[in-house]
Amino acid sequence: MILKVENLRKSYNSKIAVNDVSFEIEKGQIFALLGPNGAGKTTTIKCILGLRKPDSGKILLHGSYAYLPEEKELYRYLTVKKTVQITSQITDNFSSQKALNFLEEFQIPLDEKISNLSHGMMTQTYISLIFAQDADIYFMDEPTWGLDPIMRNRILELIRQLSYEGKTIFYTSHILAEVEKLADTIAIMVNGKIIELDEIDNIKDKYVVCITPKGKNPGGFLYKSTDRENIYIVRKEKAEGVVEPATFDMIFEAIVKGAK
Ligand SMILES: Nc1ncnc2c1ncn2[C@@H]1O[C@H](COP(=O)(O)OP(=O)(O)OP(=O)(O)O)[C@@H](O)[C@H]1O
Repeated sequence: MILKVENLRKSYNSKIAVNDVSFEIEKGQIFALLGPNGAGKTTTIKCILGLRKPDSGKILLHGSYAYLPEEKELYRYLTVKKTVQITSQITDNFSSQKALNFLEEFQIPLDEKISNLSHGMMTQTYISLIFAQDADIYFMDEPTWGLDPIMRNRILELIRQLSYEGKTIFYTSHILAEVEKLADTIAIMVNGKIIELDEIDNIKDKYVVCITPKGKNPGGFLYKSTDRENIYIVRKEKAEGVVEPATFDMIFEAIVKGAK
């Protein structure tokens, strides 16, 4: 186990952002924290890394980490090259050569000022700095946000590569297709709580679509309602009425709607 979070709670004034969250991540795992806007994903990461003070709970993090924040902002007045130089001076286990290789691959002009880069290019620059670090666990808060589909796929490939090298990945996303392709374990977070946590195949295997007449609730998450029927996503063992297989998209949507 490389990371263990136990009964983590964090509020901002009266808003409960993280509400009794517990999970464990094994070394080499790709763990995705998935949830709608405001679910508490960023706050969870920030508590783990000591950037927010939890109200209560226990966090055990074994090993070194690299962190790609949600706001991928770099010092605007520096050039890309200078940014790499400064990062190498202040970051442990950082390879400037690796960073320069990624920047070349992503076609980021080294002599350009950060302020002149597009949003996506700045993200690519930040990602290059993170991938150039040698860490045990990589925390990436929405690593592919704002990137084009080709670049998104490349980033996912690089994340997978890291896991082949025995590294652990903790990332957040709201892009289901990405998570489905990449993650070993998924935690679905809604309103500060983890509603589902399992391997993706197990999640898909656990739930079915259940079409029942109005007024009957088989005890699952309501997915859709028509004049005559309700469509629920329910755990297999509770299924009744007309039963069909559920896709991961349907399961996620129903859990998010049902938990609100
Ligand atoms: N610094 C803060 N002060 C007050 N409230 C905050 C602060 N940061 C987050 N929150 C609130 O805590 C809740 C969880 O926010 P958080 O950023 O952790 O969610 P998230 O799942 O990362 O969302 P998103 O996917 O939109 O980035 C939200 O209701 C948010 O408004």
